[in-house]
Amino acid sequence: MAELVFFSGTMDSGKSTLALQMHHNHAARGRDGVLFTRQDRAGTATISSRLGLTQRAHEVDDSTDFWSDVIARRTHGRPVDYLIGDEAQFYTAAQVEQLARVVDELGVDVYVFGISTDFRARLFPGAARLVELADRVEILQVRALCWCGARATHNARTIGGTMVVEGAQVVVGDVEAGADEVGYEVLCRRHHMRRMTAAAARASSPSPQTLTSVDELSL
Ligand SMILES: Nc1ncnc2c1ncn2[C@@H]1O[C@H](COP(=O)(O)OP(=O)(O)O)[C@@H](O)[C@H]1O
Ligand SMILES: Cc1cn([C@H]2C[C@H](O)[C@@H](COP(=O)(O)O)O2)c(=O)[nH]c1=O
Repeated sequence: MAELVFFSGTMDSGKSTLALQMHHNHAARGRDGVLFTRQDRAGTATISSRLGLTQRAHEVDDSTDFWSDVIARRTHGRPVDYLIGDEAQFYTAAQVEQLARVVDELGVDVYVFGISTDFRARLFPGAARLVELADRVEILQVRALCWCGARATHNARTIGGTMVVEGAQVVVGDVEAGADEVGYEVLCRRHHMRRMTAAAARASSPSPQTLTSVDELSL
């Protein structure tokens, strides 16, 4: 039975890498798939992994209709066995509903990858609809880590290492950012709620060793 699977993880947890690996494995067994993405850091119509893999993909925008897209491909004699979608947090709720229909009525497997929550720890609309509709939500096995060593579960937006909590929901960026650029840092919930990034922790503690003990004692 075809399924809609949402692979969710923080930024930098290996989602794009897994998306490209899954595509490789399915294609190697003769299955026909179509890759989609929306607003990848590396530019339009690209899925990029920090491990160095990149692949062309179809760019999703507000006018994309996944249902019509798959019907059009099949009408033109092109088989579609599965779809892979990266940066799915940026898809609209209506697009997620189209994906569910593609699974249920056309028997196409749909594997989508994305972060669930934004820099304020609020669900993106596309991710919220995926949590509501997916057959399965898979949490990535590779653990992204907070500076304290705990599992990173949240995405912080930073400017010069300082966490910000105001701004647009969508600002494309990376975990490696210049001092004056908008960047991102993954944190555990405790440090996300305390707005304590690695830079803030360094500034308030003389050494990482002391930091860990003080942190554990006082929080
Ligand atoms: N130089 C490196 N050596 C080994 N692994 C790396 C390196 N750089 C990045 N990675 C791995 O790649 C992961 C990020 O992969 P990526 O697919 O770009 O993440 P996502 O799509 O979730 O943002 C990191 O969590 C880490 O495991
Ligand atoms: C938290 C958060 C992230 N984004 C953007 C930043 C990146 O361009 C992508 C996530 O990409 P990744 O492959 O998972 O690293 O999302 C955003 O626009 N708003 C946010 O709040």
